[in-house]
This record gives sequence, structure tokens and C-alpha cells, in this order.
Amino acid sequence: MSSVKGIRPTLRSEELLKKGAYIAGKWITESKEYFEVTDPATNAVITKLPDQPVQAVDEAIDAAFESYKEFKNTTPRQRAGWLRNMYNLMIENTNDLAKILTWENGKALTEAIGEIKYAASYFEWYAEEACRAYGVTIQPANPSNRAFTLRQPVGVCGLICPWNFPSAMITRKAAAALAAGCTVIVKPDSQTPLSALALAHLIEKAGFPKGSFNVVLSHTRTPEFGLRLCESPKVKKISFTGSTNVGKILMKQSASTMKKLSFELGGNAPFIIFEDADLELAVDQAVASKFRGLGQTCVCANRLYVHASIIDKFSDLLAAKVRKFVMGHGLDEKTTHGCLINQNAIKKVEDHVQDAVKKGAKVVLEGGPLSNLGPSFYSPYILSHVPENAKVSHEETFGPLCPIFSFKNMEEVVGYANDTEVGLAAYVFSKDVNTLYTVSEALETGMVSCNTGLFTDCSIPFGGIGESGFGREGSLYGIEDYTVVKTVTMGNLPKRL
Ligand SMILES: NC(=O)c1ccc[n+]([C@@H]2O[C@H](COP(=O)([O-])OP(=O)(O)OC[C@H]3O[C@@H](n4cnc5c(N)ncnc54)[C@H](O)[C@@H]3O)[C@@H](O)[C@H]2O)c1
Ligand SMILES: O=CCCC(=O)O
Repeated sequence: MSSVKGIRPTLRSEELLKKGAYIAGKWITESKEYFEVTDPATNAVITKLPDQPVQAVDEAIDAAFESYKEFKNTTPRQRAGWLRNMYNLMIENTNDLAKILTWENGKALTEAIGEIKYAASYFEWYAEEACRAYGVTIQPANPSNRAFTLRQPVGVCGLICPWNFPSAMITRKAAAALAAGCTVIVKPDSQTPLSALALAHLIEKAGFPKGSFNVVLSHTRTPEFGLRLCESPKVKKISFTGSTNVGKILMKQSASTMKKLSFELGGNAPFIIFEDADLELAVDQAVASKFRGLGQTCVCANRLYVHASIIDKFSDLLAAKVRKFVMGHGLDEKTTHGCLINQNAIKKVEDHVQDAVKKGAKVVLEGGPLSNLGPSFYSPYILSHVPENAKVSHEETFGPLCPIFSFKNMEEVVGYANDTEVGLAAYVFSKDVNTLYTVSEALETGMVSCNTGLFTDCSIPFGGIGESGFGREGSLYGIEDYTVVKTVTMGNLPKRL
């Protein structure tokens, strides 16, 4: 365990640390009110940023709307150039961007470096996809008509983003939107706005026109900001990553203007390990999936289902690996796992642990608060033989609790896995390709990962089904979500020769 006090990152480019919102290519630092951004590992104040009034959203919408009039007519090649510049700038500044991210979010620096590379990859990917927005040609029933389709940018987009991936959840949306020819307004979480502002600084350097990328800041008026974006007739699309509850609010609010929506919401990922799985591999991958971001990713394993014949061996091997974690300030190079985002996150883990233990779960590894390290440190709990009626089987913990459930056969475990309203990711471990195939087809989730705990990549479609939301980010489909298909019919053409 390492010391947490007095760590402040040294940046090669201090100019990446911004002090204001970014609207129409201007930095807005003046405000009547300010909010503090703190280091979750120590609660020390990093900086103060403007807590903007709702009029700031209107200004950002107007800026994006004005910019869109020209930006939509830029060529895909022009946009690809700016996107490629942005990728290069992010890669050049990886270490600084990662330090800022760790400072405000608490994740270990190695993970933050991974996130920045992942975040940058969306700019590279969409630099390549920008030029590939194809339409189709159609022969309608009327022989003297022909039709063809155009994919056009949907318009101004509101991007509402969470704290758990302060960089990648923005770039996954913004890169696709900008590639399609849309302009954007980003609303980052007030716990992690510095990564968004560092991106805005690089966007400016990359050459994007003023007003094409805007960042608004609010700590106390987030719901009003959301409402303004949803109700504005100038905003044509909302893309949101966050909880299912907030997703439902945004969907209702968007009904008045019939917006196009993409929602990446909560998960409850089952991680299934069959009797014939490579046990060492399954243990390593379970650790990687469950404890990425200390359990604070929407695709983290939430429920581990392990075949009854191997559950005790698996649990012991898993505990041995988790005991080796080095928890500490994310900026300390020895740290493998940082802290949680806030006290509410800790409360949720404790609630799920107590509930499962009260209902009969066995404690394999006792975790709990590490107040000697700082206010938001919590060492992982591993529980086994967790009963199906435990809260954690139906609610996402979003923290370092690893609950292991036992199962006897394929039908039973698929039934448990699908017994949830949310269907984002699922994991299956087996050496039998028939098992992998059959179970993958039966699982009701948007993504299934076989024999690996880490599967996300800019090239694959990311998204869920049911109350995990809709729309796909990344991949060839991600850009489609920022376009509308227009059909053009050419009528009364002369007879074919
Ligand atoms: N599917 C995904 O890709 C994905 C990714 C990350 C997080 N999540 C989910 O997000 C949840 C955890 O993140 P969270 O606690 O930040 O979620 P959250 O829904 O509380 O917040 C997400 C974002 O929405 C903003 N927000 C909150 N209320 C709002 C409102 N009324 N109007 C407009 N914006 C509002 C927040 O400030 C934040 O920026 C988990 O359930 C997790 O699964 C999903
Ligand atoms: O938390 C959600 C995003 C996770 C990922 O993209 O790997």
C-alpha cells in the first residue's frame, strides 16, 4: 500500500489544464458561481471551474447551430484530416492526458494511459470511416423512376457523458459525430470535467472550426442543462452514456422535439465459467473484467456464474490474485488499483455485500474501506455461493464486489443470466466451441465476449438491448447513428434505350 498525500502530477504541457467552459472557440472563465473539482483519492481541490447558468447551454447550442451551417458542407476528406490531427495530438499528449484523468477520476495511471489510447483510437477510426458514408440506388416499381439514398449529418448533437471514462466516452461519440458532419455540445460530469476541457484544447489545435465542438459546465444545474438540450429544436440528437434512470428522463424530455437518440445505459454482466474452461485463463480474465476501473465500468462482470464442480477452487485462485493488488493513489507508479469516485459508490458496494452475506453468501476475501489511504479507497470483497435472491444478482454494483454464484447446467445458467431487464455485455468461458456458440446465441445482451474479459475496441459495435439502451457506438455502425438517410427519387425519366 502506498501513501496518498500530496501527489500533484507534473505535466509537460500545463496548458492542457483548462479553467473554463469552451463555447464558439472561446474559453469562458468568468462566472457568478464556481464549483470545485477534487481528487477523489484525497478530497484535495484540484481547481475551480465556472458553474454556468442555463443560458450557457443556449449559447453553446447557437454556436453549434451556426457552425453546422458550414461544417455540414465540409468534405469528408477535410473532416478526416482534422480527426487524424486529433488522434496524433492525443497520442503525443498521452501521458499528460492520462495524468489529468487519473487526478480527477482516481483510476490507476496505467489504466488511464490505456483509456487515452482507447479514446484516441476513435478519432483514428472515424478519420478512416468519414469517407465511407455510402448510399444505395433503387429501382422503384414505376419503371420511369429511379431512387437513390444519401446519408446526411443529423445536425447539432448534445453529448452527455459520465465520469467513469472521462475521455473515451466523449471521443466515442464526438469522433463519429464530427466525422458525419455534425457539430456537438459536450456536457461532461462535474466530477471529471478536466479531461473534456483538455480534449477541447486539442480540438482547437487540430484545426476544427470554431463552434463545431463545445463544452458546457455545470455542477448544480445538470438536470436543467439536460432539459435545455433535449427541448431545443436546434438540437437534433442526444447521445447519452450513464444510468438507466437518467436515460429514461432524457428520453421523455426528448419526446417534444422527436430527437434521434442513442443511449448506453446500465449493465448487469453475467460472467459464465463452464466446467471445461481453462481455469487459469478464466481467473485472470475475471480479474481483468471485474476490477477494471475497480468495478466502475458498465461492462464489468457483475455476476460470476461458476460451475458447481469448480466454484471453490476458482474462488480460491481468484482471491490469491486479488490479494496481490497494490491499492493507492492512481498517480503513484506502484499502484495497480486506485480509488472509487465518491462516497455513494462505497455505500452501494457495502449495501450489496451486507445484503448478500445476510442471505447466506460465504466470504472468500474480506474487503472494506481503506481510510488510511484516503476517503474513497475500498479493498475488494469476494463472496461465493451467493444466493439468487441477493440484490447483486439484479442490480449493478459498479464497484469492487465480486459475487460468485454456482450453477449446474447450461439451461439453468442461461436462465439466471437472462433474468434481468438490462442486457449490455456477457462473458462465456469454455473450451467447447459448441457451448460458446449455443450460449452466445441464447444470451439476451448486445455484446458477448468468449474466453476473454477485455473485448472493447473502436472496431466493434458497442451497445446494449432492453434497458441497457439502444444505438451502437464505434465500428462501422457508430457513424450511422449520426446520420439520417435521405431518399431522392428521379421521376418521369425517358424510356430506357
Ligand atoms: N453503457 C455504457 O456505455 C455506460 C458507460 C458508462 C457508465 N454507464 C452507466 O452509468 C452509470 C454510472 O454513471 P453515473 O453515475 O455517472 O450515471 P448518471 O446517469 O448519474 O450520470 C451520467 C451523466 O449524466 C449526467 N446527468 C445526471 N442527471 C442528469 C439529468 N437529469 N439530465 C442530464 N444529465 C444528467 C451526469 O452529470 C453525468 O454527466 C452506471 O449505471 C453505468 O452502467 C454506462
Ligand atoms: O463503461 C463503459 C465503457 C467501457 C468500454 O468501452 O470498454
